[in-house]
Amino acid sequence: MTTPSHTARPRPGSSPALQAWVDEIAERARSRLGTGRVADYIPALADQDPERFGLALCTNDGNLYTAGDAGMPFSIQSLSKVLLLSLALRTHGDVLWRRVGLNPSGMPFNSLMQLETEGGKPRNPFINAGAIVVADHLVSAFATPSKHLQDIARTLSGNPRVLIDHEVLGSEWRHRARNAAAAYLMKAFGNLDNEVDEVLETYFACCALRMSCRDLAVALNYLAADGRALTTGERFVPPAMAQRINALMFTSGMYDAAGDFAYRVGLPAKSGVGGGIVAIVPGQMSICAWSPALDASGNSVAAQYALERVAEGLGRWSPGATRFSSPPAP
Ligand SMILES: NC(=O)CC[C@H](N)C(=O)O
Repeated sequence: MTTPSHTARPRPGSSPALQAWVDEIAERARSRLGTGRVADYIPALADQDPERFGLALCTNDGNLYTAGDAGMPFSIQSLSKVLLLSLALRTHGDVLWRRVGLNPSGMPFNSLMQLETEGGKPRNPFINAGAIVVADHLVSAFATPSKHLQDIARTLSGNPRVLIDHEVLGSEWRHRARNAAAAYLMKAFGNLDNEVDEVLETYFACCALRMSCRDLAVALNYLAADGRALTTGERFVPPAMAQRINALMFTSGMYDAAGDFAYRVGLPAKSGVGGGIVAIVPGQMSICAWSPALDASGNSVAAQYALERVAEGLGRWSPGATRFSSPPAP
């Protein structure tokens, strides 16, 4: 991306009705704190405070509505898979799909079973194996791919303090057995061009980026805005590409619970084991909810709850609305 022109810098939201709604949802989501478990298979994530909750909603005209711990950076983990995919599609285009599939896996994000039976081609770019193949493309294209992704995350979020957390990176590296198994299996099938260690390091570094709900809602707003980045005003990806990334998020962004989430929320979304979930309302807004405690599929309990409440209220939203609220909880 080139010099930012800052056409629509995010600013505190101008609609009191929308801010009140975001506050109300955050308040209600706190009732879900205490359910679920913080991810501990990556030891550096185990000491996250399960009582944290943040919510940020960024409208396409650059109004930002936040509540709770929306400004607190957390480990973005699998949310990075959206940025990795966007970047790989920019550099490689549709040839990427020769080596990664487009269908939901119906399996946990770190499962190895289908990889063996399906010739080392991962089902989609949002499970670990798929993102490792995407990372392989970036290792081929850039001298320092994770630094490049960090720079892009900084530009898209407008926050120069976004960085890779080396403690998390080291922790993922030390506990890499399952991801390494997937990578070696794909290497054996001829589906990795570069050395396994180099690809894994890139993949882990991207997972270890630290960003806040605010950063993520702003950075991923391009998916709600036909590919146009909010902070620069430039097209980050073409409109058709944004549409396809949203489609993949809808079908595969929530791991093996993608169908449940689509049924309950009905928005393209991507989650990470750091407890963040980003959801997109195409043409309108991007939303990030975060709370570290996860359900059995690896999706944040309170963040899912908040996004359900957001989805319920969306039909009532219009830019000029003066009153706005979600229906009472079932
Ligand atoms: N679902 C996730 O967020 C998983 C990402 C994590 N870094 C892993 O490789 O397992």
